[in-house]
Amino acid sequence: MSLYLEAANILSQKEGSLKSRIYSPKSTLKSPPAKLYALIVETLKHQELLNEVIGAAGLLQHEKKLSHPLALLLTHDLLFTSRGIATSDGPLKQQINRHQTRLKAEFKRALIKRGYGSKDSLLTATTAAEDAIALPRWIRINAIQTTADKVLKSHFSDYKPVTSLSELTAPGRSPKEKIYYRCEYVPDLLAFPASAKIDFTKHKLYADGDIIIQDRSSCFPAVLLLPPPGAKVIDGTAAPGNKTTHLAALVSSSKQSSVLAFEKDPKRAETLKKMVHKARAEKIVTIRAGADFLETRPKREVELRDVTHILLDPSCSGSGIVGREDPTLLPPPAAITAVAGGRNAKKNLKRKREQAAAKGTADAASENNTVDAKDKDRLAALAAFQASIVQHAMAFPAARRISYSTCSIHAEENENVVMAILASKVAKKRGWRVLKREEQEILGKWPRRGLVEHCGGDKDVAEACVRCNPGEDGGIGFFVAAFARDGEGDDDYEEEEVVGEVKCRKENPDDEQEDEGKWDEEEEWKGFSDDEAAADEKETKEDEPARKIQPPVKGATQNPKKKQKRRKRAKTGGN
Ligand SMILES: C[S@@+](CC[C@H](N)C(=O)[O-])C[C@H]1O[C@@H](n2cnc3c(N)ncnc32)[C@H](O)[C@@H]1O
Repeated sequence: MSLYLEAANILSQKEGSLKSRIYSPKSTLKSPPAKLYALIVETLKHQELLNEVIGAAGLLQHEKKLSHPLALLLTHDLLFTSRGIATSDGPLKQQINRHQTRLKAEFKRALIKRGYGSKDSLLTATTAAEDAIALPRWIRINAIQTTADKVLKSHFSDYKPVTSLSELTAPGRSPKEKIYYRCEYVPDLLAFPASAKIDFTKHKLYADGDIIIQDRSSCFPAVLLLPPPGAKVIDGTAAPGNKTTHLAALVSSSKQSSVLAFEKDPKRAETLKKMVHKARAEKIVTIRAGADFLETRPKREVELRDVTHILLDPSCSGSGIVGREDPTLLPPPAAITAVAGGRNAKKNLKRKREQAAAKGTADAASENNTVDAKDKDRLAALAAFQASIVQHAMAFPAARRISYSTCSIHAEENENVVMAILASKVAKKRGWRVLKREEQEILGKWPRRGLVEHCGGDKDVAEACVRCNPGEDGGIGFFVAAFARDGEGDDDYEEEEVVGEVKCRKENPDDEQEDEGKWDEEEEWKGFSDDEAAADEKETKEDEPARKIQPPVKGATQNPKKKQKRRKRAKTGGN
Protein backbone atom coordinates (compact mmCIF):
# COMPACT_ATOMS: atom_id res chain seq x y z
CA MET A 1 0.00 0.00 0.00
CA SER A 2 1.33 3.46 -0.82
CA LEU A 3 2.60 5.92 1.75
CA TYR A 4 -0.49 8.08 1.18
CA LEU A 5 -3.00 5.25 1.60
CA GLU A 6 -1.33 4.11 4.80
CA ALA A 7 -1.20 7.66 6.10
CA ALA A 8 -4.88 8.18 5.26
CA ASN A 9 -5.75 4.96 7.11
CA ILE A 10 -3.87 6.10 10.19
CA LEU A 11 -5.58 9.47 10.05
CA SER A 12 -9.00 7.83 9.89
CA GLN A 13 -8.39 5.75 13.04
CA LYS A 14 -9.86 7.17 16.20
CA GLU A 15 -8.12 5.10 18.89
CA GLY A 16 -4.86 6.03 20.57
CA SER A 17 -2.41 8.82 19.92
CA LEU A 18 -0.89 9.38 16.50
CA LYS A 19 2.46 8.06 17.71
CA SER A 20 0.93 4.90 19.16
CA ARG A 21 -0.92 4.27 15.88
CA ILE A 22 2.30 4.53 13.87
CA TYR A 23 4.89 3.09 16.21
CA SER A 24 2.84 0.24 17.68
CA PRO A 25 4.88 -2.99 17.92
CA LYS A 26 1.89 -4.78 16.34
CA SER A 27 1.95 -2.47 13.35
CA THR A 28 1.90 -4.04 9.88
CA LEU A 29 2.72 -0.80 8.08
CA LYS A 30 4.99 -1.04 5.03
CA SER A 31 6.08 2.62 4.87
CA PRO A 32 8.88 3.91 7.12
CA PRO A 33 7.20 5.12 10.36
CA ALA A 34 9.24 8.34 10.52
CA LYS A 35 8.17 9.25 6.98
CA LEU A 36 4.53 8.54 7.78
CA TYR A 37 4.68 10.59 10.96
CA ALA A 38 6.32 13.56 9.25
CA LEU A 39 3.81 13.51 6.37
CA ILE A 40 0.83 13.40 8.72
CA VAL A 41 2.09 16.03 11.15
CA GLU A 42 3.05 18.45 8.39
CA THR A 43 -0.30 17.96 6.67
CA LEU A 44 -2.32 18.47 9.84
CA LYS A 45 -0.37 21.60 10.66
CA HIS A 46 -1.80 23.22 7.54
CA GLN A 47 -5.16 21.43 7.41
CA GLU A 48 -7.27 24.55 7.86
CA LEU A 49 -5.67 26.19 4.85
CA LEU A 50 -5.70 22.94 2.87
CA ASN A 51 -9.40 22.44 3.57
CA GLU A 52 -10.06 25.92 2.27
CA VAL A 53 -8.07 25.23 -0.92
CA ILE A 54 -9.67 21.81 -1.50
CA GLY A 55 -13.13 23.26 -0.92
CA ALA A 56 -12.60 26.25 -3.21
CA ALA A 57 -11.23 24.01 -5.99
CA GLY A 58 -14.20 21.62 -5.60
CA LEU A 59 -11.74 18.71 -5.50
CA LEU A 60 -13.91 16.26 -3.57
CA GLN A 61 -16.94 17.09 -5.66
CA HIS A 62 -15.05 16.24 -8.86
CA GLU A 63 -13.05 13.27 -7.56
CA LYS A 64 -15.72 11.18 -5.87
CA LYS A 65 -13.34 8.32 -4.98
CA LEU A 66 -10.98 10.57 -3.09
CA SER A 67 -11.47 10.54 0.70
CA HIS A 68 -10.99 13.71 2.73
CA PRO A 69 -7.78 12.51 4.52
CA LEU A 70 -6.26 11.39 1.22
CA ALA A 71 -7.12 14.69 -0.43
CA LEU A 72 -5.41 16.56 2.44
CA LEU A 73 -2.23 14.46 2.29
CA LEU A 74 -1.87 14.60 -1.48
CA THR A 75 -2.71 18.28 -1.75
CA HIS A 76 -0.22 18.99 1.02
CA ASP A 77 2.62 17.37 -0.90
CA LEU A 78 1.57 18.99 -4.16
CA LEU A 79 1.55 22.48 -2.66
CA PHE A 80 4.12 22.37 0.13
CA THR A 81 6.95 20.12 -1.06
CA SER A 82 9.40 20.82 -3.85
CA ARG A 83 9.23 17.21 -5.12
CA GLY A 84 5.42 17.20 -5.27
CA ILE A 85 3.44 13.98 -4.79
CA ALA A 86 5.86 11.19 -3.97
CA THR A 87 4.37 8.36 -5.93
CA SER A 88 4.59 7.00 -9.46
CA ASP A 89 2.04 8.26 -11.95
CA GLY A 90 -0.83 6.09 -10.66
CA PRO A 91 -4.53 6.99 -10.28
CA LEU A 92 -3.94 8.76 -6.96
CA LYS A 93 -1.50 11.23 -8.46
CA GLN A 94 -3.71 11.73 -11.51
CA GLN A 95 -6.71 12.55 -9.35
CA ILE A 96 -4.81 15.51 -7.94
CA ASN A 97 -2.80 16.48 -10.99
CA ARG A 98 -5.98 16.95 -13.03
CA HIS A 99 -6.78 19.87 -10.71
CA GLN A 100 -3.33 21.22 -10.00
CA THR A 101 -3.77 24.54 -11.81
CA ARG A 102 -6.90 25.33 -9.84
CA LEU A 103 -5.43 24.03 -6.57
CA LYS A 104 -2.31 26.17 -6.99
CA ALA A 105 -4.38 29.25 -7.79
CA GLU A 106 -6.58 28.72 -4.71
CA PHE A 107 -3.45 28.14 -2.60
CA LYS A 108 -2.05 31.48 -3.69
CA ARG A 109 -5.37 33.15 -2.84
CA ALA A 110 -5.45 31.50 0.60
CA LEU A 111 -1.88 32.64 1.33
CA ILE A 112 -2.63 36.23 0.35
CA LYS A 113 -5.79 36.18 2.45
CA ARG A 114 -3.63 35.27 5.44
CA GLY A 115 -1.10 37.96 4.67
CA TYR A 116 1.69 35.76 3.26
CA GLY A 117 3.41 36.64 0.01
CA SER A 118 4.70 33.12 -0.51
CA LYS A 119 4.64 29.58 0.81
CA ASP A 120 8.06 30.17 2.40
CA SER A 121 6.87 33.12 4.45
CA LEU A 122 4.01 30.96 5.77
CA LEU A 123 6.46 28.21 6.70
CA THR A 124 8.79 30.67 8.47
CA ALA A 125 5.86 32.06 10.47
CA THR A 126 4.70 28.55 11.40
CA THR A 127 8.16 27.58 12.65
CA ALA A 128 8.40 30.77 14.71
CA ALA A 129 4.99 30.07 16.27
CA GLU A 130 6.05 26.51 17.06
CA ASP A 131 9.29 27.68 18.69
CA ALA A 132 7.34 30.15 20.80
CA ILE A 133 5.12 27.35 21.97
CA ALA A 134 7.89 24.85 22.75
CA LEU A 135 6.80 24.69 26.35
CA PRO A 136 9.23 23.56 29.00
CA ARG A 137 8.42 20.48 31.04
CA TRP A 138 7.51 21.45 34.56
CA ILE A 139 7.65 19.11 37.53
CA ARG A 140 6.68 19.99 41.07
CA ILE A 141 8.64 18.15 43.72
CA ASN A 142 6.20 16.63 46.17
CA ALA A 143 7.32 18.10 49.49
CA ILE A 144 5.27 15.49 51.37
CA GLN A 145 7.73 12.88 50.16
CA THR A 146 11.03 14.48 49.33
CA THR A 147 12.88 17.71 48.50
CA ALA A 148 14.12 19.32 45.29
CA ASP A 149 17.71 18.98 46.46
CA LYS A 150 17.33 15.25 47.02
CA VAL A 151 15.67 14.74 43.63
CA LEU A 152 18.35 16.75 41.83
CA LYS A 153 21.13 14.90 43.57
CA SER A 154 19.71 11.43 43.05
CA HIS A 155 18.38 11.73 39.47
CA PHE A 156 19.82 14.80 37.77
CA SER A 157 23.33 15.14 39.17
CA ASP A 158 24.73 15.51 35.64
CA TYR A 159 22.32 18.40 34.86
CA LYS A 160 23.41 22.03 35.13
CA PRO A 161 21.18 24.79 36.53
CA VAL A 162 20.33 27.86 34.47
CA THR A 163 19.16 31.03 36.15
CA SER A 164 16.10 31.94 34.10
CA LEU A 165 13.38 30.42 31.98
CA SER A 166 14.52 32.39 28.92
CA GLU A 167 17.96 30.86 29.33
CA LEU A 168 16.39 27.40 29.43
CA THR A 169 14.28 27.97 26.34
CA ALA A 170 16.75 30.09 24.34
CA PRO A 171 16.60 29.25 20.62
CA GLY A 172 19.63 27.43 19.28
CA ARG A 173 20.25 25.39 22.41
CA SER A 174 21.30 21.85 21.66
CA PRO A 175 18.73 19.24 22.69
CA LYS A 176 21.66 17.27 24.08
CA GLU A 177 22.38 19.88 26.78
CA LYS A 178 21.45 18.62 30.22
CA ILE A 179 20.03 21.67 31.93
CA TYR A 180 17.25 22.58 34.31
CA TYR A 181 15.74 25.74 35.79
CA ARG A 182 14.60 26.02 39.40
CA CYS A 183 11.67 28.41 39.47
CA GLU A 184 12.04 31.54 41.59
CA TYR A 185 8.26 31.95 41.97
CA VAL A 186 7.20 28.45 43.01
CA PRO A 187 9.32 26.68 45.59
CA ASP A 188 10.16 23.11 44.59
CA LEU A 189 9.29 23.57 40.92
CA LEU A 190 11.75 22.51 38.23
CA ALA A 191 11.66 22.99 34.46
CA PHE A 192 13.44 21.00 31.77
CA PRO A 193 13.69 21.99 28.10
CA ALA A 194 10.88 20.86 25.79
CA SER A 195 13.48 18.89 23.86
CA ALA A 196 14.66 16.97 26.93
CA LYS A 197 14.35 13.30 26.27
CA ILE A 198 12.67 12.57 29.59
CA ASP A 199 9.23 11.04 29.73
CA PHE A 200 8.22 12.05 33.23
CA THR A 201 4.96 10.09 33.07
CA LYS A 202 7.07 6.91 32.92
CA HIS A 203 9.71 8.10 35.38
CA LYS A 204 10.31 6.31 38.67
CA LEU A 205 9.94 9.63 40.50
CA TYR A 206 6.43 9.95 39.08
CA ALA A 207 5.47 6.37 39.88
CA ASP A 208 6.69 6.87 43.45
CA GLY A 209 4.72 10.10 43.90
CA ASP A 210 7.91 12.14 44.35
CA ILE A 211 6.98 14.50 41.53
CA ILE A 212 3.74 15.95 40.18
CA ILE A 213 3.66 17.02 36.54
CA GLN A 214 2.17 20.47 36.86
CA ASP A 215 2.38 23.61 34.76
CA ARG A 216 3.99 26.54 36.56
CA SER A 217 0.96 28.81 36.39
CA SER A 218 -1.22 26.06 37.81
CA CYS A 219 1.01 26.19 40.93
CA PHE A 220 0.32 29.90 41.46
CA PRO A 221 -3.04 29.61 43.31
CA ALA A 222 -1.62 27.56 46.20
CA VAL A 223 1.45 29.81 46.35
CA LEU A 224 -0.73 32.93 46.46
CA LEU A 225 -3.06 31.44 49.09
CA LEU A 226 -0.02 30.27 51.08
CA PRO A 227 -1.72 28.56 54.02
CA PRO A 228 0.64 28.28 56.99
CA PRO A 229 1.40 24.87 58.47
CA GLY A 230 -1.44 23.91 60.81
CA ALA A 231 -4.09 25.74 58.74
CA LYS A 232 -7.53 24.36 57.98
CA VAL A 233 -7.85 24.62 54.22
CA ILE A 234 -10.55 23.93 51.64
CA ASP A 235 -10.16 23.23 47.94
CA GLY A 236 -13.72 23.89 46.76
CA THR A 237 -13.32 22.62 43.17
CA ALA A 238 -10.66 19.99 43.48
CA ALA A 239 -10.40 17.33 40.72
CA PRO A 240 -8.06 16.17 39.28
CA GLY A 241 -6.16 17.39 42.33
CA ASN A 242 -3.05 19.27 41.25
CA LYS A 243 -3.81 22.17 43.54
CA THR A 244 -5.22 19.98 46.33
CA THR A 245 -1.98 18.02 46.55
CA HIS A 246 0.03 21.24 46.30
CA LEU A 247 -1.91 22.68 49.25
CA ALA A 248 -1.31 19.48 51.17
CA ALA A 249 2.41 19.76 50.49
CA LEU A 250 2.50 23.37 51.70
CA VAL A 251 0.91 22.54 55.06
CA SER A 252 2.40 19.08 55.48
CA SER A 253 4.95 20.02 58.12
CA SER A 254 2.26 20.27 60.82
CA LYS A 255 0.04 17.46 62.01
CA GLN A 256 -2.72 19.98 62.79
CA SER A 257 -3.16 20.86 59.10
CA SER A 258 -6.04 19.61 57.01
CA VAL A 259 -7.26 20.03 53.44
CA LEU A 260 -10.89 19.35 52.71
CA ALA A 261 -11.43 18.75 48.99
CA PHE A 262 -14.85 19.14 47.36
CA GLU A 263 -15.54 17.60 43.97
CA LYS A 264 -19.04 17.71 42.60
CA ASP A 265 -18.53 15.20 39.81
CA PRO A 266 -18.31 11.65 41.24
CA LYS A 267 -16.29 10.36 38.27
CA ARG A 268 -13.75 13.12 38.55
CA ALA A 269 -13.67 12.55 42.31
CA GLU A 270 -12.24 9.10 41.53
CA THR A 271 -9.34 10.72 39.67
CA LEU A 272 -8.88 13.05 42.61
CA LYS A 273 -8.69 10.07 44.99
CA LYS A 274 -6.02 8.45 42.82
CA MET A 275 -3.98 11.64 42.70
CA VAL A 276 -4.19 12.18 46.46
CA HIS A 277 -3.13 8.58 46.97
CA LYS A 278 -0.23 8.90 44.53
CA ALA A 279 0.97 12.08 46.27
CA ARG A 280 0.79 10.25 49.62
CA ALA A 281 -1.44 13.05 50.86
CA GLU A 282 -4.22 10.91 52.35
CA LYS A 283 -3.35 11.82 55.94
CA ILE A 284 -3.86 15.50 55.18
CA VAL A 285 -6.63 15.51 52.55
CA THR A 286 -10.23 14.48 53.12
CA ILE A 287 -12.26 14.16 49.95
CA ARG A 288 -15.94 14.96 49.72
CA ALA A 289 -16.73 13.09 46.53
CA GLY A 290 -19.83 14.19 44.65
CA ALA A 291 -20.28 17.13 47.04
CA ASP A 292 -21.27 20.56 45.74
CA PHE A 293 -19.28 23.27 47.50
CA LEU A 294 -22.14 25.70 46.89
CA GLU A 295 -24.41 23.52 49.02
CA THR A 296 -22.23 23.75 52.13
CA ARG A 297 -23.57 25.56 55.18
CA PRO A 298 -20.36 26.69 56.92
CA LYS A 299 -21.95 27.89 60.13
CA ARG A 300 -23.86 24.68 60.67
CA GLU A 301 -20.97 22.29 60.11
CA VAL A 302 -18.34 22.06 62.82
CA GLU A 303 -15.73 20.96 60.29
CA LEU A 304 -16.19 24.11 58.24
CA ARG A 305 -16.40 26.68 61.01
CA ASP A 306 -12.67 27.13 61.52
CA VAL A 307 -11.51 26.95 57.88
CA THR A 308 -9.21 29.90 57.24
CA HIS A 309 -7.94 29.39 53.66
CA ILE A 310 -10.03 28.48 50.61
CA LEU A 311 -8.79 27.76 47.09
CA LEU A 312 -11.26 28.06 44.21
CA ASP A 313 -10.28 27.05 40.71
CA PRO A 314 -13.72 26.68 39.14
CA SER A 315 -14.52 25.47 35.66
CA CYS A 316 -13.85 28.04 32.97
CA SER A 317 -13.71 28.43 29.20
CA GLY A 318 -10.14 27.04 29.14
CA SER A 319 -9.18 29.65 26.57
CA GLY A 320 -5.63 29.86 27.95
CA ILE A 321 -4.77 26.25 27.27
CA VAL A 322 -2.00 25.59 24.79
CA GLY A 323 0.12 22.49 24.52
CA ARG A 324 2.16 20.03 22.64
CA GLU A 325 -0.64 17.65 21.79
CA ASP A 326 -0.48 15.37 18.81
CA PRO A 327 -2.22 17.17 16.01
CA THR A 328 -5.60 15.63 15.19
CA LEU A 329 -7.66 15.49 12.04
CA LEU A 330 -10.49 17.99 12.28
CA PRO A 331 -13.83 17.07 10.71
CA PRO A 332 -13.97 18.37 7.12
CA PRO A 333 -15.96 21.57 6.78
CA ALA A 334 -19.35 20.76 5.20
CA ALA A 335 -18.62 23.01 2.22
CA ILE A 336 -15.73 20.90 0.95
CA THR A 337 -17.76 17.69 0.75
CA ALA A 338 -21.00 19.27 -0.56
CA VAL A 339 -22.34 17.53 -3.69
CA ALA A 340 -21.06 19.30 -6.78
CA GLY A 341 -23.68 21.16 -8.79
CA GLY A 342 -26.25 20.64 -6.04
CA ARG A 343 -28.86 23.40 -6.03
CA ASN A 344 -27.43 25.05 -2.94
CA ALA A 345 -23.77 24.07 -3.31
CA LYS A 346 -22.56 27.50 -4.38
CA LYS A 347 -24.74 29.27 -1.87
CA ASN A 348 -23.52 26.99 0.93
CA LEU A 349 -19.93 27.53 -0.06
CA LYS A 350 -20.40 31.28 0.02
CA ARG A 351 -22.08 31.07 3.41
CA LYS A 352 -19.30 28.87 4.78
CA ARG A 353 -16.66 31.25 3.45
CA GLU A 354 -18.41 34.15 5.14
CA GLN A 355 -18.58 32.17 8.37
CA ALA A 356 -14.88 31.30 8.13
CA ALA A 357 -14.03 34.94 7.57
CA ALA A 358 -16.18 35.92 10.55
CA LYS A 359 -14.43 33.28 12.67
CA GLY A 360 -11.06 34.70 11.68
CA THR A 361 -12.15 38.05 13.05
CA ALA A 362 -13.40 36.44 16.26
CA ASP A 363 -10.10 34.61 16.75
CA ALA A 364 -8.20 37.81 16.28
CA ALA A 365 -10.49 39.51 18.77
CA SER A 366 -9.96 36.86 21.43
CA GLU A 367 -6.23 37.20 21.05
CA ASN A 368 -6.75 40.63 22.52
CA ASN A 369 -8.56 39.08 25.48
CA THR A 370 -11.96 40.13 24.21
CA VAL A 371 -14.64 37.99 22.63
CA ASP A 372 -17.22 38.60 20.01
CA ALA A 373 -20.92 38.86 20.76
CA LYS A 374 -21.79 35.21 20.16
CA ASP A 375 -19.56 34.05 23.03
CA LYS A 376 -20.47 36.84 25.38
CA ASP A 377 -23.57 35.19 26.82
CA ARG A 378 -21.66 32.00 27.43
CA LEU A 379 -18.87 33.83 29.24
CA ALA A 380 -21.42 35.80 31.26
CA ALA A 381 -22.94 32.52 32.47
CA LEU A 382 -19.51 31.14 33.42
CA ALA A 383 -18.56 34.41 35.11
CA ALA A 384 -21.78 34.40 37.15
CA PHE A 385 -20.99 30.88 38.36
CA GLN A 386 -17.36 31.79 39.10
CA ALA A 387 -18.38 34.87 41.11
CA SER A 388 -21.02 32.91 43.01
CA ILE A 389 -18.62 30.26 44.20
CA VAL A 390 -16.18 32.86 45.58
CA GLN A 391 -19.00 34.78 47.25
CA HIS A 392 -20.16 31.57 48.86
CA ALA A 393 -16.66 31.05 50.28
CA MET A 394 -16.65 34.61 51.62
CA ALA A 395 -19.38 33.66 54.09
CA PHE A 396 -17.22 31.06 55.85
CA PRO A 397 -16.97 32.46 59.38
CA ALA A 398 -13.22 32.02 59.99
CA ALA A 399 -12.05 32.50 56.37
CA ARG A 400 -9.19 34.97 55.97
CA ARG A 401 -7.87 34.23 52.50
CA ILE A 402 -9.45 32.97 49.28
CA SER A 403 -7.70 32.43 45.97
CA TYR A 404 -9.60 32.53 42.70
CA SER A 405 -8.12 31.22 39.45
CA THR A 406 -8.95 30.26 35.87
CA CYS A 407 -7.04 28.93 32.87
CA SER A 408 -8.80 31.55 30.76
CA ILE A 409 -7.34 34.58 29.04
CA HIS A 410 -10.68 36.40 28.92
CA ALA A 411 -11.10 39.41 31.17
CA GLU A 412 -14.77 38.42 31.42
CA GLU A 413 -13.76 35.44 33.59
CA ASN A 414 -10.88 37.16 35.31
CA GLU A 415 -10.63 40.86 36.25
CA ASN A 416 -14.37 41.38 35.65
CA VAL A 417 -15.19 38.57 38.07
CA VAL A 418 -12.83 40.03 40.68
CA MET A 419 -14.56 43.41 40.34
CA ALA A 420 -18.02 41.83 40.62
CA ILE A 421 -16.96 39.94 43.76
CA LEU A 422 -15.53 43.07 45.39
CA ALA A 423 -18.79 44.88 44.66
CA SER A 424 -20.95 42.12 46.19
CA LYS A 425 -22.83 42.51 49.43
CA VAL A 426 -21.03 39.66 51.17
CA ALA A 427 -17.57 41.08 50.32
CA LYS A 428 -18.52 44.51 51.61
CA LYS A 429 -20.31 43.34 54.74
CA ARG A 430 -17.56 40.96 55.77
CA GLY A 431 -14.66 43.25 54.91
CA TRP A 432 -13.11 41.28 52.04
CA ARG A 433 -10.57 43.05 49.82
CA VAL A 434 -7.97 41.98 47.27
CA LEU A 435 -4.65 40.71 48.55
CA LYS A 436 -2.43 43.56 47.39
CA ARG A 437 0.67 42.94 45.32
CA GLU A 438 2.96 44.08 48.13
CA GLU A 439 1.30 41.59 50.49
CA GLN A 440 1.93 38.66 48.13
CA GLU A 441 4.86 36.92 49.73
CA ILE A 442 6.37 35.40 46.59
CA LEU A 443 4.14 36.21 43.64
CA GLY A 444 4.45 39.96 44.21
CA LYS A 445 7.64 39.67 42.13
CA TRP A 446 5.81 38.13 39.15
CA PRO A 447 5.82 40.83 36.47
CA ARG A 448 2.61 40.20 34.48
CA ARG A 449 -0.34 41.71 36.29
CA GLY A 450 -4.07 42.27 35.66
CA LEU A 451 -5.57 44.49 32.97
CA VAL A 452 -6.27 47.86 34.51
CA GLU A 453 -8.94 48.73 31.92
CA HIS A 454 -10.95 45.76 33.18
CA CYS A 455 -10.54 46.78 36.82
CA GLY A 456 -12.51 49.99 36.39
CA GLY A 457 -9.19 51.85 36.17
CA ASP A 458 -8.23 50.73 39.71
CA LYS A 459 -4.48 50.18 39.49
CA ASP A 460 -4.25 48.52 42.91
CA VAL A 461 -6.74 45.83 41.93
CA ALA A 462 -5.00 45.30 38.58
CA GLU A 463 -1.64 45.01 40.35
CA ALA A 464 -3.15 42.49 42.76
CA CYS A 465 -4.11 40.22 39.86
CA VAL A 466 -1.59 37.79 38.38
CA ARG A 467 -1.71 36.84 34.73
CA CYS A 468 0.25 34.35 32.61
CA ASN A 469 0.20 34.56 28.85
CA PRO A 470 -0.09 31.26 27.00
CA GLY A 471 3.22 30.09 25.53
CA GLU A 472 5.05 33.33 26.29
CA ASP A 473 5.19 32.67 30.04
CA GLY A 474 6.28 29.06 29.65
CA GLY A 475 2.92 27.35 29.92
CA ILE A 476 -0.83 27.77 29.71
CA GLY A 477 -2.63 31.11 29.94
CA PHE A 478 -3.72 31.62 33.52
CA PHE A 479 -5.22 34.11 35.94
CA VAL A 480 -5.16 34.22 39.72
CA ALA A 481 -6.16 36.73 42.37
CA ALA A 482 -6.60 36.39 46.11
CA PHE A 483 -9.00 38.00 48.54
CA ALA A 484 -8.07 38.79 52.12
CA ARG A 485 -10.05 39.67 55.19
CA ASP A 486 -8.52 41.08 58.32
CA GLY A 487 -11.44 40.09 60.50
CA GLU A 488 -12.94 43.50 61.13
CA GLY A 489 -16.01 42.87 59.02
CA ASP A 490 -19.34 41.41 60.05
CA ASP A 491 -18.64 37.98 61.56
CA ASP A 492 -22.32 37.36 62.13
CA TYR A 493 -23.10 37.47 58.47
CA GLU A 494 -26.14 35.32 58.06
CA GLU A 495 -25.41 32.57 55.60
CA GLU A 496 -28.98 32.72 54.36
CA GLU A 497 -28.11 36.15 53.00
CA VAL A 498 -25.27 34.84 50.86
CA VAL A 499 -27.22 31.73 49.95
CA GLY A 500 -29.95 33.98 48.59
CA GLU A 501 -27.43 36.19 46.82
CA VAL A 502 -25.66 33.24 45.25
CA LYS A 503 -28.84 31.36 44.32
CA CYS A 504 -29.86 33.94 41.77
CA ARG A 505 -26.50 33.55 40.03
CA LYS A 506 -26.68 29.77 40.09
CA GLU A 507 -29.95 30.00 38.29
CA ASN A 508 -28.60 32.36 35.74
CA PRO A 509 -26.74 29.92 33.45
CA ASP A 510 -30.01 28.02 32.99
CA ASP A 511 -31.07 30.68 30.59
CA GLU A 512 -28.10 29.88 28.40
CA GLN A 513 -28.68 26.15 28.31
CA GLU A 514 -29.62 25.96 24.69
CA ASP A 515 -26.30 27.60 23.74
CA GLU A 516 -24.19 24.87 25.35
CA GLY A 517 -23.92 22.54 22.36
CA LYS A 518 -22.97 25.37 20.06
CA TRP A 519 -20.11 26.43 22.28
CA ASP A 520 -18.68 22.92 22.49
CA GLU A 521 -18.82 22.42 18.75
CA GLU A 522 -17.17 25.68 17.94
CA GLU A 523 -14.48 25.63 20.57
CA GLU A 524 -11.14 24.46 19.25
CA TRP A 525 -9.40 22.52 21.97
CA LYS A 526 -5.71 22.57 22.50
CA GLY A 527 -4.38 20.51 25.39
CA PHE A 528 -1.40 18.48 26.47
CA SER A 529 -1.27 14.85 25.49
CA ASP A 530 1.71 13.91 27.61
CA ASP A 531 0.49 15.42 30.81
CA GLU A 532 -2.15 13.50 32.69
CA ALA A 533 -3.29 16.43 34.73
CA ALA A 534 -3.63 18.71 31.75
CA ALA A 535 -5.58 16.02 29.95
CA ASP A 536 -7.92 16.00 32.87
CA GLU A 537 -8.27 19.76 32.80
CA LYS A 538 -9.25 19.31 29.18
CA GLU A 539 -11.96 16.91 30.30
CA THR A 540 -13.24 19.48 32.77
CA LYS A 541 -13.41 22.14 30.17
CA GLU A 542 -15.23 19.96 27.71
CA ASP A 543 -17.64 18.39 30.15
CA GLU A 544 -18.13 21.11 32.63
CA PRO A 545 -20.38 23.63 30.91
CA ALA A 546 -23.11 21.03 30.63
CA ARG A 547 -22.65 19.86 34.20
CA LYS A 548 -22.35 23.27 35.68
CA ILE A 549 -25.74 24.31 34.40
CA GLN A 550 -28.34 23.55 37.00
CA PRO A 551 -31.63 22.02 35.87
CA PRO A 552 -33.93 24.86 34.83
CA VAL A 553 -35.91 26.25 37.72
CA LYS A 554 -39.55 25.87 36.85
CA GLY A 555 -40.79 29.00 35.17
CA ALA A 556 -37.38 30.66 35.53
CA THR A 557 -36.94 31.26 31.83
CA GLN A 558 -40.59 31.89 31.04
CA ASN A 559 -40.78 35.48 32.12
CA PRO A 560 -38.68 37.59 29.72
CA LYS A 561 -38.52 40.50 32.15
CA LYS A 562 -37.18 38.28 34.95
CA LYS A 563 -34.77 36.68 32.51
CA GLN A 564 -33.44 40.07 31.47
CA LYS A 565 -33.09 41.11 35.11
CA ARG A 566 -31.13 37.97 35.97
CA ARG A 567 -28.83 38.47 32.98
CA LYS A 568 -28.17 42.03 34.03
CA ARG A 569 -27.44 40.93 37.59
CA ALA A 570 -25.01 38.28 36.39
CA LYS A 571 -23.20 40.65 34.05
CA THR A 572 -22.70 43.31 36.69
CA GLY A 573 -22.28 40.74 39.46
CA GLY A 574 -24.39 43.27 41.31
CA ASN A 575 -26.78 42.83 44.15
C1 LIG B 1 -10.86 23.51 36.67
S1 LIG B 1 -11.27 22.08 37.52
C2 LIG B 1 -10.23 22.14 38.90
C3 LIG B 1 -8.83 21.71 38.60
C4 LIG B 1 -8.06 21.49 39.89
N1 LIG B 1 -8.03 22.69 40.70
C5 LIG B 1 -6.63 21.06 39.65
O1 LIG B 1 -5.72 21.88 39.67
O2 LIG B 1 -6.38 19.87 39.44
C6 LIG B 1 -12.81 22.47 38.24
C7 LIG B 1 -13.40 21.31 39.03
O3 LIG B 1 -14.43 21.83 39.86
C8 LIG B 1 -15.52 20.92 39.91
N2 LIG B 1 -16.70 21.72 40.34
C9 LIG B 1 -17.40 22.61 39.61
N3 LIG B 1 -18.38 23.15 40.36
C10 LIG B 1 -18.28 22.61 41.59
C11 LIG B 1 -19.00 22.78 42.80
N4 LIG B 1 -20.02 23.61 42.87
N5 LIG B 1 -18.64 22.06 43.88
C12 LIG B 1 -17.59 21.20 43.80
N6 LIG B 1 -16.87 20.98 42.67
C13 LIG B 1 -17.21 21.68 41.58
C14 LIG B 1 -15.55 20.40 38.49
O4 LIG B 1 -16.25 19.17 38.44
C15 LIG B 1 -14.08 20.26 38.16
O5 LIG B 1 -13.60 19.00 38.50
